Amino acid sequence: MTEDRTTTGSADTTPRTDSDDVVARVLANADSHAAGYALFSQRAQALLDVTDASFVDTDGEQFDREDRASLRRVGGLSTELDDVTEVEYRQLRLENVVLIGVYSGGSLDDAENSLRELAALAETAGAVVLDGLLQRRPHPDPSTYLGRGKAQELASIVSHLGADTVVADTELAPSQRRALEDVVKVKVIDRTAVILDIFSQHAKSREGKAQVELAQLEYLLPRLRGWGESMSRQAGGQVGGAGNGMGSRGPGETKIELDRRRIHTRMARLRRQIREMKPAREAKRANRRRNEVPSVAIAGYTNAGKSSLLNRITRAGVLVENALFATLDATVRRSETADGRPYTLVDTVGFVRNLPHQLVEAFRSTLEEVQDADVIVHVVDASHPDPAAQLQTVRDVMGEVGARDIPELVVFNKSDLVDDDTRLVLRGLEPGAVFASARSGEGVDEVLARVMRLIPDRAVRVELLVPYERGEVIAALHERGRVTATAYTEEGTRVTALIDPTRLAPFEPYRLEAVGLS
Ligand SMILES: Nc1nc2c(ncn2[C@@H]2O[C@H](COP(=O)(O)OP(=O)(O)OP(=O)(O)O)[C@@H](O)[C@H]2O)c(=O)[nH]1
Ligand SMILES: [Mg+2]
Repeated sequence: MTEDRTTTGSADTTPRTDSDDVVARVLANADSHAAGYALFSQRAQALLDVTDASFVDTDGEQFDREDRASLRRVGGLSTELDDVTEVEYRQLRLENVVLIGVYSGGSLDDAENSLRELAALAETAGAVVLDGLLQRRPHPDPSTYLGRGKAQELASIVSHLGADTVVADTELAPSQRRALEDVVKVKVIDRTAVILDIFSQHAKSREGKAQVELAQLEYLLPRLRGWGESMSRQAGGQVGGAGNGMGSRGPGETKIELDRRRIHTRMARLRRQIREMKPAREAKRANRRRNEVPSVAIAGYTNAGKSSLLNRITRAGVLVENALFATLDATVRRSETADGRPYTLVDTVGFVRNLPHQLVEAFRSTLEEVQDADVIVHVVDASHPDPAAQLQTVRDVMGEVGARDIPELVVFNKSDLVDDDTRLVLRGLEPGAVFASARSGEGVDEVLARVMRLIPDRAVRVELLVPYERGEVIAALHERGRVTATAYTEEGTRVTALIDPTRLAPFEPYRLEAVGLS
């Protein structure tokens, strides 16, 4: 596969570069591997580094306050920051993280679920979650996100656990991030940065990579202000002052302006590339439509088990990972219904709540597969604490991309993990749903049967006259269509059959004229 990427001198994947130029590194990395920077070191490595077995099985339960003590762990490598103003995109080994969130009245459950999801996201990105803290307050503190006192408390927890990163459950203002870093003395990032990082690690197609890099740059752009301020302070320059050369390019130009221009240039190029990729993708889709092979899209919340279910169905060996966003680009497989009609199965990117707005476009480009589908298999993790919210999140987005009217089959996956009471609740939530388990195989046959019924039957009725010496044609017809009547005449066998138009070609020579295609 040829990729028209410009490889730069620093196009290797070593996590540290000599350059302190953040923007250069982001742009260089974007050219070298998946896309953009990586906040976390490799996932596998992160998991191997876990020495205490109790951390391997992080399932969110560790957030219960009373359990917090049992999670204490002496981390080896607390990263001391000497310059906290410039850490956002420095590639640190971010393996030990503490999560923080703020919730207002009455929504503790929701806040906890959100923090669990953030934990899963952080792990997907390659981090080990050491602790999670929630503070109840009407609004995040405008200056330090958590209130001053809690921020101090956080600082001592961070140093006690040896954490090297704090992840906030909402998007932080650049100034909040800096202020909080000043208090806790380690790197602070937000949910958006984590999701961007995962997307960049997983994007596979050229378009996916380009979309993700564009999103990263969009995220980075307003956050340059921080560096810009310190830069201009360093340079002694004052905006609007009589100092060194407002409006003069070159020596008087602040670094921030230069960075901004480079980012804008890069973004323009990416947008152009994405525009150019669109026709190819549309041609591919049009082709599928022309072939009239119905398509079934497997959609649903991230980690619901979409890829696992697809594997069960096709044994296709699609990447399955216990990580959010294991699948970032649509994967298409061919399959066939029990009555012999071909269709395509499309695996899709998982949905997630509070998707960073920069990523909505990247995400939607993968959802085009869903918009084209004839049937949507909506997979829900039956063992998730809040399946109703998952259902809603997915349906909201489906509605936005115009997929609301496509026939939908809800599948409660991971049924091997739920008890009868939960089943009752879920059944009440979604009476038409199928319970299935990609792991045990329960319900998979029913999913297939229901899908078959939902796939539009495009078969046409044909009548053939086949000479007796061409018995193999009759045999092929039985295999590829449904034979509804057979009669033996002097000229040969007369057969009536229902068959998908895409499979008709070999039989054309035997077709009787004037057979109505109803
Ligand atoms: N117990 C159980 N685990 C399952 C089942 N199906 C999937 N899993 C597990 O759930 C995790 C996620 O499965 P995936 O198939 O990658 O989920 P996905 O929906 O494709 O996730 P993304 O592509 O990341 O959005 C994996 O660890 C699977 O082994 C199931 O039926 N039962
Ligand atoms: Mg998947």
